[in-house]
Amino acid sequence: MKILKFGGSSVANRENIKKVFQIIKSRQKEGEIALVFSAFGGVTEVLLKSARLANEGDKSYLKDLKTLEERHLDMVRELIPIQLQSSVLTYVKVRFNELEDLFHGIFLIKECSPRTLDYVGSFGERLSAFILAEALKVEGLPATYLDAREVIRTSARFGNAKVDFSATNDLILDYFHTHPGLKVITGFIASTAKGETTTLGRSGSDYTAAIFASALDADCLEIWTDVSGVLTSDPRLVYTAFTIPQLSYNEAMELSHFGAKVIFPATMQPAMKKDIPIYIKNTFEPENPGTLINGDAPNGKIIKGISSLSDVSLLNIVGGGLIEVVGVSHRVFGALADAGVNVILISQASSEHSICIAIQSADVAIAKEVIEKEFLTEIRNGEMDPVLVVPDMAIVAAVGENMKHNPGASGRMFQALGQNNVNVYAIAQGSSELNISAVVSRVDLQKALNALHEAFFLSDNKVLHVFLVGVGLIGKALIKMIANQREKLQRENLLDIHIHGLANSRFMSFSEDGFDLKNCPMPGENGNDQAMDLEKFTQIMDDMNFSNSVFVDCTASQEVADIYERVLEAKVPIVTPNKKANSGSLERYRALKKLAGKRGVKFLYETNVAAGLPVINTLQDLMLSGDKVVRIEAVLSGSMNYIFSELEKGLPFSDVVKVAKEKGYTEPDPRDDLSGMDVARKILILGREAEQDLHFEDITIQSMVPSDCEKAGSVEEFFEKLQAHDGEFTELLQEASSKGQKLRFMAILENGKAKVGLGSFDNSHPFYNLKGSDNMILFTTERYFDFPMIIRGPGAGADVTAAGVFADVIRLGNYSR
Ligand SMILES: NC(=O)C1=CN([C@@H]2O[C@H](COP(=O)(O)OP(=O)(O)OC[C@H]3O[C@@H](n4cnc5c(N)ncnc54)[C@H](OP(=O)(O)O)[C@@H]3O)[C@@H](O)[C@H]2O)C=CC1
Ligand SMILES: N[C@@H](CC=O)C(=O)O
Repeated sequence: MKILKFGGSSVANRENIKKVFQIIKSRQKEGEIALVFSAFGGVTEVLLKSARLANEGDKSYLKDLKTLEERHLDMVRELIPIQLQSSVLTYVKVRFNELEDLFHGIFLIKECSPRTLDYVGSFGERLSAFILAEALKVEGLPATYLDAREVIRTSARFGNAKVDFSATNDLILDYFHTHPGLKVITGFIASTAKGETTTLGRSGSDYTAAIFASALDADCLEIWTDVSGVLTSDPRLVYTAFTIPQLSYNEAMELSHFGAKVIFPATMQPAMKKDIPIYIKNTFEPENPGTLINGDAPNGKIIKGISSLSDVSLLNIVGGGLIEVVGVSHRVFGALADAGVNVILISQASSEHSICIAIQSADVAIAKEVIEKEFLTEIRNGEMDPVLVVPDMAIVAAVGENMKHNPGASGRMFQALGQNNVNVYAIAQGSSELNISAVVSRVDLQKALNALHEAFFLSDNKVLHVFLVGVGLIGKALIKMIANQREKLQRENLLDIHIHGLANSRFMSFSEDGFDLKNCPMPGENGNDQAMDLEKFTQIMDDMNFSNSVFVDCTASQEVADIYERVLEAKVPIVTPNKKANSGSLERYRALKKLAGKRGVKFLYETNVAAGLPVINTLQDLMLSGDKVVRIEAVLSGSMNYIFSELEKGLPFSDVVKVAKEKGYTEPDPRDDLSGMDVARKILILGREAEQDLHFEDITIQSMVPSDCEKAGSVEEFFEKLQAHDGEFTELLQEASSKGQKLRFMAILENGKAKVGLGSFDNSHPFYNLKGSDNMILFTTERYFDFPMIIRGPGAGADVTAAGVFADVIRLGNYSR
């Protein structure tokens, strides 16, 4: 025997009911079944609301009743052929006449007791099960309507009656022995021994099904609903939540207590006592296996699900007078119990100095009042503080039997929360080790759930949420690269990258779901984009509150570099090709690294030097492994190398600089390159990475910018003025050529001092053969002393630079996995 229970949404309309009938037919072929139905979706709510209206003397209940009646009559007309409708229509009309009389009575005497409400509530299931039984007969199934009030005996605790299992089991068995055929049973309702109608409380129809399953020793209980089983987390908050294939009864109870609404713990008890498997299935996706709940807790994932409660407040009861005083907890919880306040979570430090309690926010005022009244004397004497309320909290709970005797679950949980800057206000874990709960701020709830979900279920998968400032040459190339590589990264690296924020110097735009990167609108291209405001940009990034946010700075702006501290403080890692932060004061360079370390987030800037070439990482590896840099000799400017190599072809200097800009090799203002400033920044950064106390003043720079060009207001004006100096650069070239040498703009760092400027090299030097935008870095170190380590390759340009930035972003995705 299998018991199948269908919830209100499964029988909300004709289309859904047709799906239900198909499921019933296929199950019937497999063996004996019995069916339990809820009221048609939404009916019970309307009935109870109408009763309330009548009680308040509001006659609009009549309209609601009429609408309900029409809905039921329509259902009969839709499910049953006209020639068989008459008796069923009569049944429905008689029930609604009874309801009308009942409501009129409530209206007249303005009294609606729990007992009356139970009677009112019983009509929903009585109507649905009766109509569905008749409709099943039409489908050729031998259905018998069973009003569960005939067989489920309860106490007279109206609204949430207590089942008398001994009487109920006998009545059910007796009924089933004497009534063959397919039973179609009303969910939710029962009766006292005196025949008064009662109801079974929240999720009462599930309970009815479990009561029948238990009495009949059913092979299994199937709960058919509108979701595919119990999910790993709330899918409205965690988009990657998925169905849990199997749960133990205990795990299901813990998960449902903390928010998984699919099944209510009390309803499981009768089935659980007899070890009857419960399947949670989706009426609208019957082929989905759903979730099996039974007595097993198979090995596998350390936790099964992450649940949450969102409307919670904390009460902190603090005071020296609490220490080693027997009975404090008794008084606190006694006062709360007397006031009917349900305590969700308790945490007390072993110092006994404070007790922390989580309760529903709606209960805060009364809870504070009764505790302060209970401890009035202690508060007056200063032995205890007034109760401190922390509002707007939420609880996240990791649930799973495999945590038992299995170290590491709490470590992983709190590491994931900490890494994502989620502050934990209180913690509770029972010795059953089935549930670890943490109280967090409500604004952090979604981030916390996603961080935990990722840490426990998707530790191989990672989603990065990027906020990109600077969508010029490099920023645009980066977006294109991410768009092109996204599927491969998802498939092969289990990494998904979304961009949620974009900005240039004028506009910023945001997308909660992530921009469509294949057709990504630039800031300012959408009518509703906001004016760029850096402070607001970071605020919105904070407010979106994603786990794994990343700030990418693809500008050359000092202003943007100046907000890195704020970003790192918020535990958001930074990836940037912008050299401004690292080439500022030595103190700031060090402070940023320290801050990143302190906040446990990465600050990655491989592209600060030589674009995508692996220069910074290599140098960091050398230093970490204990090497010492003796000398760095390098061509560090792609644009300058391009300019001086192209000059060899006899082209005018100003034209070559223009092409270097067009090719994306120069800085936004090419004077940054020609003046040696860009190279100076790079050698400064290399020196600092080599652990030298290098300041900007330690660098001697030879500028290639003629003094009149320096003063030019705009880049265009600069180019106009530069033409007049083409001859000077041709002469420099000729002089070097006459000695068989080539001009290279280079930097040398040695003995704590650096020099940047033009040099000429013959063919015995590795710089001689550099071409185009090539960079070359020679590291002479204690280990690479006789023959320096050489890194060479294109050191400027949109693609190589964006690829370097992209590699840093991917690196972030690979950390902590
Ligand atoms: N080009 C290359 O080969 C390499 C470049 N880099 C570095 O990459 C960075 C970007 O270079 P590139 O893409 O060529 O520069 P672009 O000039 O092409 O783009 C700069 C972007 O930054 C935006 N921007 C400037 N100031 C601000 C601000 N205050 N707030 C918000 N956005 C701002 C600009 O907006 P708007 O358009 O509105 O001005 C533009 O979108 C630079 O730091 C550069 O040094 C590093 C290695 C190699
Ligand atoms: N303008 C730079 C590119 C970025 O650092 C160069 O020419 O190398």
